[in-house]
Amino acid sequence: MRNPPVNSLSLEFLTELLISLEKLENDKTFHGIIITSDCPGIFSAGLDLTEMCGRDPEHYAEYWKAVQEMWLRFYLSNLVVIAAINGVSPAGGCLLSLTCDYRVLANNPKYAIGLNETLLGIVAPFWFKDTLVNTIGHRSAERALQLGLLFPPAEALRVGVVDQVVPEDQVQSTARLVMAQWLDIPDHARQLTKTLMRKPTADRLLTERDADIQNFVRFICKDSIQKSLHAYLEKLKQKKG
Ligand SMILES: CC/C=C\C/C=C\C/C=C\CC/C=C/CC(=O)SCCNC(=O)CCNC(=O)[C@H](O)C(C)(C)COP(=O)(O)OP(=O)(O)OC[C@H]1O[C@@H](n2cnc3c(N)ncnc32)[C@H](O)[C@@H]1OP(=O)(O)O
Repeated sequence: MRNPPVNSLSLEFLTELLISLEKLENDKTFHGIIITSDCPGIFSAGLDLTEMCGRDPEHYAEYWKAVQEMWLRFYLSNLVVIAAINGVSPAGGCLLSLTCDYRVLANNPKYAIGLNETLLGIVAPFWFKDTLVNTIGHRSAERALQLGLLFPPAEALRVGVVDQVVPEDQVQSTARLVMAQWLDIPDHARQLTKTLMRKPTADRLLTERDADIQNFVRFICKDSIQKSLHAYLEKLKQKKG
């Protein structure tokens, strides 16, 4: 991913990601992809806050549809998808990595990962929650979501948000080793098993997709939510000085 400075998932970047995924899926010589970041120290800052602030309801609806599409397409991809997480990965960045089949995280105490939405005064939607529950179990997910926990590497491994923590200079090579192991499995059997495991979760969003968009638009348009998001963005900007 190369969307400097922080790989935020803007509408444009989400569209590019989806086009890239589709191209790779349609090219039958590809069987797996590794998602990693070209922005030093940042895997992805998550959803682009500027897409959710000070825009009109039509824009929010279009943006949310793209976020849903990203999740559905990556979560259900027939390719083996591995996240080589070489930086901090909050909220939507964590969600993207949770859609993958396997997560390798660099062992750097600055690289926290988690769904921290509550810290911004917003609520992780049910499909973010379901993806986390499917990964780390109900109790750990409940605690992580309510507290908006961002896990440093050792904690992330302990709770199961990531599958492996390795020295920073070994993230890519480890992801490639893991990929080789996954590609050794007969592809049709692996793909069907993935679908079996994930389809019920994806179906829940597919059947409630329009209602979910309406919910998001209603929620994000609230004055109190807009104020929280503006304040959070301002805090990020002021951090610099
Ligand atoms: C009852 C309700 C029922 C249902 C609910 C219905 C719907 C649900 C509603 C809402 C859900 C919405 C879900 C959202 C999920 C998300 O992903 S929200 C985004 C969360 N992301 C973050 O909290 C990360 C914020 N960023 C940071 O912490 C830091 O920037 C980071 C550690 C990533 C990097 O730090 P650093 O290297 O120091 O860089 P800067 O902080 O200086 O940032 C550089 C510039 O980038 C801008 N920026 C950072 N993050 C974002 C972002 N996510 N979006 C847009 N822009 C971002 C930052 O402002 C700087 O800009 P500047 O250079 O100052 O112009």
